[in-house]
Amino acid sequence: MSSSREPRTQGSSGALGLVLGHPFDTVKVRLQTQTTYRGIIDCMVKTYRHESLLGFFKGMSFPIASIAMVNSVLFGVYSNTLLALTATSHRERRAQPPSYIHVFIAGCIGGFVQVYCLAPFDLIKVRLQNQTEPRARPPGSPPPRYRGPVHCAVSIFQEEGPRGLFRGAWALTLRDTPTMGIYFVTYEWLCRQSTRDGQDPSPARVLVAGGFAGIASWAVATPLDVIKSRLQMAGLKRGAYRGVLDCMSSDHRRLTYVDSDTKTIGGNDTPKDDSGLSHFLQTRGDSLRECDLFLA
Ligand SMILES: CN(C)C(=N)NCCC[C@H](N)C(=O)O
Repeated sequence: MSSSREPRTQGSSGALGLVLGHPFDTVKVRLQTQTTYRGIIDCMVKTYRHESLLGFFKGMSFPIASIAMVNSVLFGVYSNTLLALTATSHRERRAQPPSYIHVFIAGCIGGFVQVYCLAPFDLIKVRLQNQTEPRARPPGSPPPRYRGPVHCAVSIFQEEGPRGLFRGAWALTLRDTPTMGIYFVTYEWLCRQSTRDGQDPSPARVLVAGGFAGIASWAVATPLDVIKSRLQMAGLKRGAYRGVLDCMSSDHRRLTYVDSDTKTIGGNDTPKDDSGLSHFLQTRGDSLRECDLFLA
């Protein structure tokens, strides 16, 4: 898991996985944060009709640019923590495998540290994924709130301050600290089960073990991933949620989002037509700035 070549390998395989997985990630993020979709298929159909295939790839550039760095931090911290805990190098570890508790602790620390590299990139990704404007905008339609990842980063910095770039970081920490521990323990266990003592696992086994470790860790990570995405979408100043616990216990439907297809607002008090919508926007004022993100 931790030879000197690994961060680079992890970076390029991570980037490939990211391109393949990003369309699904976009659907996941939209379902987590918007109330207007009836389910996965509805979200896919609406996204394709309204934004074409490119809609599924919104917000992908920063994650691609940062994945190598984020993975280097994760695997570097994991490997060095394991080294400190077990006093064995990567080579010695095959003959003298570390205990699962050491693997878990090193994974948790790796997950904890990588959050602070990942958080701003993940925030920008989520905000851009939630912009549902079509590629070719009809003349006169309002521009999207963020023109791209750099504009998004600068706008968040200006509107919400440096802390704004770390919005949702607490939930991300709670999501990634234990689940990266689970990831590495599952990975190690599967490699050890499928490999003779003292031997390195074959590339195919590494792939399968990594895949199952990903499934196990994401199964546990998903509830906090929902909270993280909702906190990231709620701007720091508007105080839609007071924190992780408040977000967990709040009814998400009280937040209002504009559906870009129907121009109606998702939520409990949804106006049904355009005049209802503009009246609603006028009367709700600042609390509805969030809707900018979803207006086509
Ligand atoms: C199992 N877990 C929680 C993880 N693998 N965490 C790191 C994932 C980082 C990735 N770019 C994402 O947020 O999708």
